[in-house]
Amino acid sequence: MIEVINLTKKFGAKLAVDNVSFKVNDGEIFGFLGPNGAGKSTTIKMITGLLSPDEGKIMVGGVDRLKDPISAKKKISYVPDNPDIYEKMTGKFYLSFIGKSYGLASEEIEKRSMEYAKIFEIENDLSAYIESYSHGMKQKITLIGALIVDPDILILDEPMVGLDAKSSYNLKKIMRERCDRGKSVFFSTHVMEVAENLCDTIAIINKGKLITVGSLEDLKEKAKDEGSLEKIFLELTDEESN
Ligand SMILES: Nc1ncnc2c1ncn2[C@@H]1O[C@H](COP(=O)(O)OP(=O)(O)OP(=O)(O)O)[C@@H](O)[C@H]1O
Repeated sequence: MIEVINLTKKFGAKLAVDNVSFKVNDGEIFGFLGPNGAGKSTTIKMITGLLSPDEGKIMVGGVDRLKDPISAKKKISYVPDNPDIYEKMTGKFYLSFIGKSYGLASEEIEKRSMEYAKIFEIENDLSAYIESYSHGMKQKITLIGALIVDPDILILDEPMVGLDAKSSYNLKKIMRERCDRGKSVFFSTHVMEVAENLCDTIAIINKGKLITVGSLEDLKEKAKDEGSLEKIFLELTDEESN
C-alpha cells in the first residue's frame, strides 16, 4: 500500500507537484499517466526517497516514509526511467549487491537472478561489466535487481520504454502475478494501451496537479466518453490546460 497525502514539491518558482493525494492498495496495479513534465518522476522520487517533499505525507506499507525512511525503503523496489547504474560492476555482482542490501541469502540471490535473467534473456551476459550493456540490457538488469528482492511495492518509472516486445510482455505478466499475490505495482507510462489493458487504477497528472484517479470505467464516465484511454487522456488533460 502507498498513500500520498497533499504532496507538494517546488523547484525554485516551479511547482512540479501540487497538492497531490492518492492511494495504491495492496494487490493493485496503479498506472500514473501524464504528459512530459507533468510531475510523474518527481512524485515517484519523493515516494522512493530520492527527493524530499516541501509538504505532504507519504505512507509506504503502513510506514511513514519521512519519519522512518529506512523501514519504508525496505518495502520498495524502484526502477528509474534512466538506468544509470554501477558501470564497473558485472551484472552478477550488481544483483548480488542488491540482494545482500535487502538481506537475501546468496543461494536465493543466485536462484532468483537466474530465473529472471532467463525470462529477460540476459542469462549469458551476467558475467560482463554493465558498462558493456546496451540501454535495454541495463534496464533489464535494474528490473531483475528490483524483482529478486520481491518487495511488497514495486515502483517502475516508464518501464516499457526500451524493452523489446517479448520482455515487455513478460514484465506485464510478472506485474499481474505479483498483484495476484497481494503486492502492489505503481508505474508511470506514456503508453496508453499498457495502462488501459493492465491497470486496476489509473491516475492522470498534468502540470503538477492530479486531474483524476479511478478505474478505466470511472475515467470513461468522467470524460463522458466511450472511446479509448488516449481520447479520454487528451480530453482530460486538455480541459485542465484550458
Ligand atoms: N531537479 C529539477 N530542477 C528543476 N526543475 C525540475 C527538476 N526536476 C524536475 N523539474 C521540473 O519539474 C517538472 C516535473 O518534472 P518531472 O520529471 O516530474 O516530469 P515527468 O512527468 O516525469 O515528465 P517526463 O514524462 O517528461 O519524464 C518539470 O517542469 C521539470 O522541468
